[in-house]
Amino acid sequence: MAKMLNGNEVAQHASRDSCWVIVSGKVYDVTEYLDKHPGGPQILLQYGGKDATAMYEPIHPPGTIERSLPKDKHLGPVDPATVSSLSSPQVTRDLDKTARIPLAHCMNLDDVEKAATRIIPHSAYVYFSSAADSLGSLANNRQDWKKVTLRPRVMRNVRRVDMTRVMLGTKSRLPFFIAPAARARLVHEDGELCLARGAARRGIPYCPSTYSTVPHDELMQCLTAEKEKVQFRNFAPEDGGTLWFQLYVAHEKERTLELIAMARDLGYKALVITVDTPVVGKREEDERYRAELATASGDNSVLTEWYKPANEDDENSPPLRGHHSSTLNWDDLPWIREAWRQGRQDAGPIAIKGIQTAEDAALAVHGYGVDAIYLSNHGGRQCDDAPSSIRTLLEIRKFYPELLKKAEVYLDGGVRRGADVIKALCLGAKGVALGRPFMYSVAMGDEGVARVIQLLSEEIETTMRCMGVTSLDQLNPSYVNTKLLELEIPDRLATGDESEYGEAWVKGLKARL
Ligand code: HEM
Ligand SMILES: Cc1cc2nc3c(=O)[nH]c(=O)nc-3n(C[C@H](O)[C@H](O)[C@H](O)COP(=O)(O)O)c2cc1C
Repeated sequence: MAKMLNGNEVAQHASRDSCWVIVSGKVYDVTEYLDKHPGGPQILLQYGGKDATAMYEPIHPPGTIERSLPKDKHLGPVDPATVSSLSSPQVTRDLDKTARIPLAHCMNLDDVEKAATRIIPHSAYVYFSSAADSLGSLANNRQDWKKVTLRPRVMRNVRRVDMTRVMLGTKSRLPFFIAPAARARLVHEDGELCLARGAARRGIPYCPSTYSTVPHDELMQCLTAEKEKVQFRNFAPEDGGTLWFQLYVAHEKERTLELIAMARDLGYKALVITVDTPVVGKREEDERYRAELATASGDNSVLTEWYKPANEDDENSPPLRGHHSSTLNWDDLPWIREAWRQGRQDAGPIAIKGIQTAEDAALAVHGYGVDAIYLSNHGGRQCDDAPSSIRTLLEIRKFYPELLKKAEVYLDGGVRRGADVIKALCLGAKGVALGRPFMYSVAMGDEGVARVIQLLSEEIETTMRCMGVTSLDQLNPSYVNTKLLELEIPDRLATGDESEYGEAWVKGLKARL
């Protein structure tokens, strides 16, 4: 058994030459890991010689240390009596924390966000709210919903409405699901469990992130246990609350295969592959916050040391901000699909998340036969000035309308109102997803999550009645006016080679399929 270390000894190792950290009562030597750490070396140096548990736990998925640090860097337990509770550097900026807002006073999803920002730690607010560069795509996400208007029909009997939808093979009570977003434990100790319970109780899908801070097996156990307590009319036991697995393709193929096998064996019903993150976007609020933390602890290396690639001479070393695979390309799809299906006919569907153009939608569906495409710019967190997903959907309708019959289309980004959901469905989306509203709702635990689902559900129901429809299948493009946004859609696809993705190209592909 490893010998018990003394906190005073650990405290000596707080420099680049030797850096140890304490996590959950155990000491780790991270000296050689400093430049490989996706969160950067500075944060590790700030916690060098100290207990980093409170900072570490809500950020890292379980098993991160076990997977990433060689065994000989696990130095052993530390005597808790010898570890002083050193305060970690704090940075706070003036959020409006004047008064708490009770959940019962939240009448829409923006209210829930406002209520959450009054109670969550600043670090969580920064992580949830941040977006890339000039916040261009973040702005597009909200503005473009308003450029599409509804065309309500009147004088119809709308006493009863049906909001159910089959999405990726499972019947859902509502036409939306919980988008993947990591680190829910930043705001609630149950973290992602609140979302799994909400999905089970309200009968909708939840797609946890690869980086869920609650292990994926616990999420599945939680969902299964909760589902046993609810029964929805006209729903089979396998319908209602469902888990899909969001996959970030890792640098190492082995790790990706391991994740896929885990999700399949645990009974996750669909594989959602995120493809818009060859690098993590330049999220300036995140980076500013980390710089402020560093400066607060006397580390001024931000101007000289930060964001250097780990090893410029090694071509296998990840590029700047390269947390996930930066080599992922269309030719990887077959092995990913094979790993998911394992030769089984009944394996769940595969969706590609992060499609932002009509060309890539066509490639995914016509070229690679994916079951579903998920239009998303990652909540504006990746490429600055990327299109909103409703714009990409209009582009698809214009250039490749047949895609909508061949594959299921989902989208997310700035969806905050029932009317937004209805607009997307009118234009052919099968369902929509929400990221931030659910993350903020977790700050208020199970009740917060239930409130978001309830508010959105009520808005969809009311909008349907006002529109004169009683079932989602009745929605079609005649219920929306898209003229304003259409004006901004290109007349033709300028791909360099005009024929490359044009009709002839699709026809050629179709002939070969
Ligand atoms: C001891 C071994 C550690 C390992 C193996 C490790 C590993 C990782 C990994 C794999 C990520 C990427 C996860 C993601 O993108 O969601 C990450 C991110 C991060 N880590 Fe660690 N970590 C360690 C210790 C720590 C400690 C002690 C702290 C702070 C006290 C820390 C702070 C962070 C932060 C702030 C990020 C987020 C970076 C971002 O948002 O871009 N890590 N770490
Ligand atoms: C805090 C946060 C964490 C996220 N983490 C992930 C993730 O782990 N995997 C992923 O595919 N997308 C992730 N996303 C993107 C969401 O899945 C989704 O595309 C986006 O939040 C939708 O925009 P919205 O927040 O305006 O609803 C994250 C988004 C946020 C805000």
